[in-house]
Amino acid sequence: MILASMDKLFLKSKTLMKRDETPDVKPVKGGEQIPEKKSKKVIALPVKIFLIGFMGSGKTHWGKIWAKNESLTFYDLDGRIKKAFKMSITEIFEKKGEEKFRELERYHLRKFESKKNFLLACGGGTPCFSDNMDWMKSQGKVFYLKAEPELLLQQVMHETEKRPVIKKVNPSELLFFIQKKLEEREPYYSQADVILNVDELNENSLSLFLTPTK
Ligand SMILES: Nc1ncnc2c1ncn2[C@@H]1O[C@H](COP(=O)(O)OP(=O)(O)O)[C@@H](O)[C@H]1O
Ligand SMILES: O=C(O)C1=C[C@@H](OP(=O)(O)O)[C@@H](O)[C@H](O)C1
Ligand SMILES: [Mg+2]
Repeated sequence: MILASMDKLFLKSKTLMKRDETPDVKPVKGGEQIPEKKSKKVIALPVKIFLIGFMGSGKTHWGKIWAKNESLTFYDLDGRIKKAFKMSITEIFEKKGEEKFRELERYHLRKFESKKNFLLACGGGTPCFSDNMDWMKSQGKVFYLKAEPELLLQQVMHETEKRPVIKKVNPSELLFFIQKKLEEREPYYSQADVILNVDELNENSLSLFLTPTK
């Protein structure tokens, strides 16, 4: 499997994918249309997929599903940091500070240079610090899961304990906080190679961008 004629595809994909819309580069081999129903895909070229987006956009949720579907190895950057540092993300923030967390995040992200054929669910802040975004784009393809603040609120409101950036925000001000933070981060997120609207995702959303080689 290779990323389907990436140059052309990613030019188009800067805009949001609409429901039922498929990329204008369809899976082709030697100019022939490949049947939609494929047998197990074989990865022929190194593929590095990075999922970015605001907290609660579903990077971890969809990342696991898509990696399984595409036979890619799934990683979660927060998970790697937790495991290596033997502390929860909240504990790292509280005991060592955000600056230390961003240092760890940058360090563990760079460890993916030597890996291939993976899908990495990043943290919400990953592309917004250091030169992480440029680095990810130099390594592979970056997919932004774009969501409205109202949906993000719904998906994080019961999980603020494990998200130190919003943990201490008064629930009545959380929507406003998300709106402002999202606005700040959008210039980074929007540099992604592909922007996907989370309202329109399903288990095949990533697969549309991949094509079998044989
Ligand atoms: N499409 C979805 N359907 C059901 N639950 C979802 C969906 N997307 C996200 N969630 C839930 O919303 C919460 C936040 O999603 P998560 O994947 O952890 O976001 P992120 O990793 O981007 O911060 C989790 O409880 C997750 O299970
Ligand atoms: O947005 C952020 O700055 C953060 C998002 C979190 O990841 P999720 O986006 O998976 O919640 C985690 O990396 C950390 O709490 C900081
Ligand atoms: Mg996550």
